[in-house]
Amino acid sequence: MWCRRLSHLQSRLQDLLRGRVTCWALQQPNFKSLFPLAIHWHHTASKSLNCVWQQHEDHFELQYANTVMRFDYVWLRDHCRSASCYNSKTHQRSLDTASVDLCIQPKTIRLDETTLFFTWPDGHVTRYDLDWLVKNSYEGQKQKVIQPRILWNAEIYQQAQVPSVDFQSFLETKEGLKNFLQNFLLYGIAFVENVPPTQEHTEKLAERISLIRETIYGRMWYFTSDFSRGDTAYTKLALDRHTDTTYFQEPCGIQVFHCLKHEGTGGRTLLVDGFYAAEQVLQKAPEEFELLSNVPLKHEYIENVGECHNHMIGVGPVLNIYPWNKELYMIRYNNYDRAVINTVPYDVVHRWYTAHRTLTIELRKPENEFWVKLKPGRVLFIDNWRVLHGRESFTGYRQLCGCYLTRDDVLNTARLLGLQA
Ligand SMILES: C[N+](C)(C)CCCC[C@H](N)C(=O)O
Ligand SMILES: O=C(O)CCC(=O)C(=O)O
Ligand SMILES: [Fe+2]
Repeated sequence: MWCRRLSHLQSRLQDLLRGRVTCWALQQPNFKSLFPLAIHWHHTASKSLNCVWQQHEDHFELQYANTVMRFDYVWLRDHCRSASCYNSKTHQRSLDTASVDLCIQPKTIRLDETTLFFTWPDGHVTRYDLDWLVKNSYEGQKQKVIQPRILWNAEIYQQAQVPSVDFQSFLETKEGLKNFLQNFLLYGIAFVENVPPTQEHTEKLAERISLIRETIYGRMWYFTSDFSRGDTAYTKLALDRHTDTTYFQEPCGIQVFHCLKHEGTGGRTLLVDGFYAAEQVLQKAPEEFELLSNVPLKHEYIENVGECHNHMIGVGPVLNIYPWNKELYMIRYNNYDRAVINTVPYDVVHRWYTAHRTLTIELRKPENEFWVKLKPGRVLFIDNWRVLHGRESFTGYRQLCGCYLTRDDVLNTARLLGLQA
């Protein structure tokens, strides 16, 4: 009995998710369904505006600016920008969404110039500017990317001749900072030159664009190959391309590296655009791209060295995409730190390994590798959600300092400077 009821509820839920049932009340036979609304298109008085709209029983349809848009009535009520529903000083909603009848329909709809007026059953009036609707509709959003980027391999990046920004202009001018951030957003890496080779100056740089993300490695970190921590980063060994902190639920957004000293050989830094490689996978094997974006895995950091005891676990797929436009926003790739896979059945796991191989082959193509020797005075910022880094083995004494930044705060700075982020 209990089970039957549950499965009934489940199938109702599925119906609802598929949009088969508009609302529960409409399930009952009623006069509305016997005499459906006469559907006709409303055209605007002025032909040049090129706007037509239709009031359907369960949604509002609008054609404007070459876009066909469909709006749910609860959505239209919920986004009302009237003074009683929305606080325009704080940009916060005052309306209690839970108080909106889920079967709400407007009593009347009227277009005046470029403003649509919805009058609701209780008399409340909501007004929408047509351009606001285009900008904020699902259909309008779907055509746009959240983050414009230039995907690169070594040749594309070198041909682009992306200029580095000078320490002084980065710290003291708005243009310097803006140029730096624009390049960083487009390419996922950027350099600042002529930085005094100290931890304090590196910290100053970081604080110019973001809050520093303190982690188990500290706020600003400073490391050599002394194995003071239980991770191969603290050795002289080569490190294959990877992203850092894959074992956090939210991997660190940005990594800052400043090599303060190196007396020895080797130790070059490797950079690979993970989004360029993922794009190749999407072109060549879309089903593998999809698998890499659907199968969640764990990454893990277990440390028991000296006084340091840590056990971190982060869960998520290798490729993270926005579901509405399939835009890639984060790659989690670290074969050293990938944990035991126990969340995937054997047949899927085999397909996952195949897809992972395809991605790895792309990531390892020599033409995708950009090698650079970090030197005192030249600070490198890496988008750790996009660009993989690695290093060549080295000899001698090498000191690296840097920090992680919170992604939200870097993007915040970029948006305040007028950049799309
Ligand atoms: C950068 N710093 C030396 C502080 C930490 C290095 C962390 C290394 C770790 N395997 C990871 O990939 O996350
Ligand atoms: O030593 C290096 O150049 C980088 C090591 C590394 O991958 C890291 O610290 O995250
Ligand atoms: Fe790393």
